[in-house]
Amino acid sequence: MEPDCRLYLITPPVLPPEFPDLLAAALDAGDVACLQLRLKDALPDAIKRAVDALMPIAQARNVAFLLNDDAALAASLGCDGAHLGQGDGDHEAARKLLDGRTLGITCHASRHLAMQAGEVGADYVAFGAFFPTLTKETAHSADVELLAWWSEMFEIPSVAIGGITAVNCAPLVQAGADFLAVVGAVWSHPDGPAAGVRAMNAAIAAA
Ligand SMILES: Cc1ncc(COP(=O)(O)OP(=O)(O)O)c(N)n1
Ligand SMILES: Cc1nc(C(=O)O)sc1CCOP(=O)(O)O
Ligand SMILES: [Mg+2]
Repeated sequence: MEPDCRLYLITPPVLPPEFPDLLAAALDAGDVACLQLRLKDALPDAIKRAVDALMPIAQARNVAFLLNDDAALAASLGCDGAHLGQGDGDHEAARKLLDGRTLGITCHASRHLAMQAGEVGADYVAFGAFFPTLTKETAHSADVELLAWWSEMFEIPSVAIGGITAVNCAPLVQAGADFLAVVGAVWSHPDGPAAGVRAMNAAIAAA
């Protein structure tokens, strides 16, 4: 049986040459619901090469493969979906482009943005940042009450993001987050990404 809350993995900002092997080991280490390819500032050609290399690794393990920022590219490359921020184009147009695929939308710490995302037909809403993060400069700070309110009021799954680790994630799980999205907790784990996935899975299960 799948747990109520699952791990949502996002790629590190820069992919080392051995990344396909690291990814396979991480995904083989435990439960990962989806992988988001997040290569900020990479050109479409480089993104296409990364999709070609990494999507089969994820999909062979039943892990959904989402592309960050670009719904049209996600659809044209055959990705399982896309994650869009508030500045990543027209969400209604993206919903049409991603017909039958997953659309996730960043809602920061805003109930209003989340309800708008729901009206557009988002498959999940993402809230953050819950904790300080070294991965990205963040301008918004979310709290567990927001997650609890959302899960009480709406059926659309929520994703929590921002500085989440095995040590601090329990309140987010208890508040009803459906997914925990992480970069550093897995890719910067001192014992390697596979240990990072195991630690996150164990922390979610124990919450
Ligand atoms: C699951 C998830 N949640 C939030 C984000 C952030 O998206 P965005 O606000 O568009 O910022 P960038 O990721 O584009 O820097 C995300 N990528 N994934
Ligand atoms: C990509 C991203 N978006 C955020 C937001 O708050 O919207 S925080 C973030 C970085 C997440 O990386 P880590 O798990 O290493 O903190
Ligand atoms: Mg974005």
